[in-house]
Amino acid sequence: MDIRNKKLSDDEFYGIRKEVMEQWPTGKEVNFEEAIDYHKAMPESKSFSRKLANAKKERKTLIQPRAGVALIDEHIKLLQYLQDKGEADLLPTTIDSYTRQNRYEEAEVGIKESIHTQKSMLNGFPAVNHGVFGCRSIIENLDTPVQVRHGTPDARLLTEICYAGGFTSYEGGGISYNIPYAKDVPLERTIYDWMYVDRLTGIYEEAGVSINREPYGPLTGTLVPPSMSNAVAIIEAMLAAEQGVKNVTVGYGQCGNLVQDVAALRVLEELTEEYLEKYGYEDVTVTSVLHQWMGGFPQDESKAFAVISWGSSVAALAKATKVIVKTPHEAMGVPTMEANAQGLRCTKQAISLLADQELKSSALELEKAIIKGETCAIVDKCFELGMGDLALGAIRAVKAGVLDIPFAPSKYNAGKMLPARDFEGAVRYLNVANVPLPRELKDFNQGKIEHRAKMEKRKASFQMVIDDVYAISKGRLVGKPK
Ligand SMILES: CC[C@H]1O[C@@H](n2cnc3c(N)ncnc32)[C@H](O)[C@@H]1O
Repeated sequence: MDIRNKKLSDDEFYGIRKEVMEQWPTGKEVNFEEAIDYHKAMPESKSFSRKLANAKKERKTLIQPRAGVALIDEHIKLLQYLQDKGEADLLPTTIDSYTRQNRYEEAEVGIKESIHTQKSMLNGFPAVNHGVFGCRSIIENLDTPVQVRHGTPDARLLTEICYAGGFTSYEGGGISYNIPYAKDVPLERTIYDWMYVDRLTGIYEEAGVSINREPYGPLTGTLVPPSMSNAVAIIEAMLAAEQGVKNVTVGYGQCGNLVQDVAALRVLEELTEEYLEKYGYEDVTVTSVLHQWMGGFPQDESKAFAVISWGSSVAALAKATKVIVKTPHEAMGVPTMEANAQGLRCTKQAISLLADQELKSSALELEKAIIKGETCAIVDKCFELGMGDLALGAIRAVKAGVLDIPFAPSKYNAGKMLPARDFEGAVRYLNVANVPLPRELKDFNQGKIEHRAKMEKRKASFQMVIDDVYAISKGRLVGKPK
């Protein structure tokens, strides 16, 4: 398949659409013109894009949970509770794992079992099976804008149904929902399928309905160097802009060192705007999202609240437009609505205490310069590999290990680059492998790792990576030698 980063033509898009709509019976419920009218009849207060744009202007950090259950009435009850008792500024609809794999038959069984047992037998909301009108009943019973959150390599039908169903924001991307989520799906496939998603978003935008897109920032959420996740987010934002997306939220998963995390988020938003501008996408509104700690969580709920507060502080000090909130049930699985609301209120309290403060220091400026230099080196190499075409470049960059996501399940990921924490817990490159860092940045990373080795009286080695992966379960950030 010959991929090019070019806006899909109408013939191409509508040709694909015919096949997409046949993938499940509810595809027949989608009527584009009617959907546009439906969106235009919605109050502006339900527009995700608008709420994010206002928050950016007011330098506010909005709070948003993850949440999704199998049946419509229960999902409405859950989201109303998170809106009213959780004080959520933005709401999600987390999609179940079967739907994410296009296994709608099994999602249907899960719905039936949930009705029978009166318990959610799915780990999220099966939006394709519930269809356009099932989705609309969610939207019509809430006052807050709602976003679709998932992990779907082929999300084309899900997008059609969710957009027609009134959702006004959509997470994911052709790299970020492939490499960390799939074992054996070629990048060409998902980058092309996500061009469809972004082209559909552009068509809604051109019809006067703005829908926000959010590449999935954290990737594997395990020791991903900030410049690596930033590079993927920037690339996906640019691929989306080529298809006509005008409102994008770039994301980052908290890594643990406060200065590095604040620096990473600030650089991410600034660099996304710079690259969009540089490549001629002038009118895109860029916002940012901090994902609270994506690593292992303590079982003890009081300790879990400490982790949630810590992530909230990073979001506030980084002036993130939005923060995705964890819950005190994170170590157990899908949270109860009460626990989910507790995570939200804990986050809101921490953010309001820090709302008038901003982190400023020379260490922050240095970290921003480091992350900016590394991120630009990776993104620019992708352009070079694609001879100016970013889609082609991204595909080649993954093959070459220029884009290399640690601990990713995808067999297409090189998995050669090795990250480890430095003595202060910042994530550094232990072994850059084929990540194209300039000499002085390679040396900077090496110096930080050597400093840790010296302080811990051991050699820099893979053992540090193993220690860092297990550290959290021992309540620590940096994995100290035994
Ligand atoms: C990206 C992984 C994150 O999504 C969270 N998650 C996945 N499904 C749900 C769900 N149905 N409700 C609440 N949180 C959820 C999970 O706890 C983890 O923090």
